[in-house]
Amino acid sequence: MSQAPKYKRILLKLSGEALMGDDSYGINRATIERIVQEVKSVVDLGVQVAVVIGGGNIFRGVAPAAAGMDRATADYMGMLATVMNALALQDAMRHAGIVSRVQSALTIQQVAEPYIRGKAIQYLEESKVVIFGAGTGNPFFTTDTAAALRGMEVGADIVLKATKVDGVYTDDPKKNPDAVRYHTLTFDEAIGRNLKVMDATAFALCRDQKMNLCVFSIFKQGALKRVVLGEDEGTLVHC
Ligand SMILES: Nc1ncnc2c1ncn2[C@@H]1O[C@H](COP(=O)(O)OP(=O)(O)OP(=O)(O)O)[C@@H](O)[C@H]1O
Ligand SMILES: O=c1ccn([C@@H]2O[C@H](COP(=O)(O)O)[C@@H](O)[C@H]2O)c(=O)[nH]1
Repeated sequence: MSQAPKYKRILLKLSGEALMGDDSYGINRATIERIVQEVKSVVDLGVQVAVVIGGGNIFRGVAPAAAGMDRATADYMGMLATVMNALALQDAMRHAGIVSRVQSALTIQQVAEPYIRGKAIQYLEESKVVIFGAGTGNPFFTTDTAAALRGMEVGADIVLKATKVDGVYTDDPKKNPDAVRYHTLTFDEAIGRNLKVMDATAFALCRDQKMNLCVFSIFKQGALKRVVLGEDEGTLVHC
C-alpha cells in the first residue's frame, strides 16, 4: 500500500553543524550523503522540498578569527558559509539523482542564482528541490529565521527543523540530562520559557503567520519520512 504524505510542500531547515558528522569542522562526506538519502525518501513520496541550510559547521571554525570583529561583517561571513553548504548539498543531491537549484539571498551570480520567490515556487512545482543559501541576506538574523521566512514565502505547509536533537526539551538536553522532551507545545510556551532550540524571532514569525513547526533529529534514520507521513516523531510547535 502506498503511503500518503501529510504535507504537499515542506520547508526543511537543515542544521549546518549536523553536516560535520563526528568531525570538528566542515562537511563530512558520508554524513551529507546520509542526510541526502533522508531527503530523497520524501522527494520519492512526491513531496515538494525547499531547504534552508545553516552554517554552524563552517562558521564555528572561523569564529575565533571573527571574535572582536564588527558584528555585521561576521554575519556576512556566516551567510557565505551557508552558501558553501548549499553548493555541497546540491552536489551530493546530484550524485543521489535529485534535481535541485540553489538560490542565494546574497548576489554571487557566478556561484548561485539570486533568490527570486516566483522562480523558487516554479521549481518546487516542477518537483525540483530548492536550496536557499545566505539565510535572509541580512546580518543580525539566523538561518532559523530564514527558514520561517522562506517557508511562508513559498507557501510551505510546515517548517521542519532537522537538527542534532530529537525534539524540543524543557532545557538544552546536551547540557541538562534531566531535560524532558515535549510531545507538542505552543509558540507562546516556547517563547515564554525561553527555549533555545530555535531563536525567538523565528518562533514569533511562525506564531504570527500560523506556520506549524516540527523539530526532529536528522541523525535518526527515517525520522524525516515519519514526520512527513504524519507519524509520531519529534516535537510539534503550534499556535
Ligand atoms: N530546550 C531545548 N530543546 C532542544 N534543544 C535545545 C534546547 N535548548 C537548546 N538546545 C540546543 O539547540 C540546538 C539546536 O539549535 P542550533 O541553532 O544550535 O543548531 P542548528 O540550527 O541545528 O545548527 P546550525 O546553527 O549549524 O544550522 C540543539 O543541538 C540543542 O543542543
Ligand atoms: O539571515 C541570516 C542567516 C545567517 N546569518 C549568519 O550566518 C551564521 C550561520 O547561520 P546559522 O543560523 O547560525 O546556521 C549566523 O550565525 C549569522 O552570523 C545572518 O547574519 N543572517
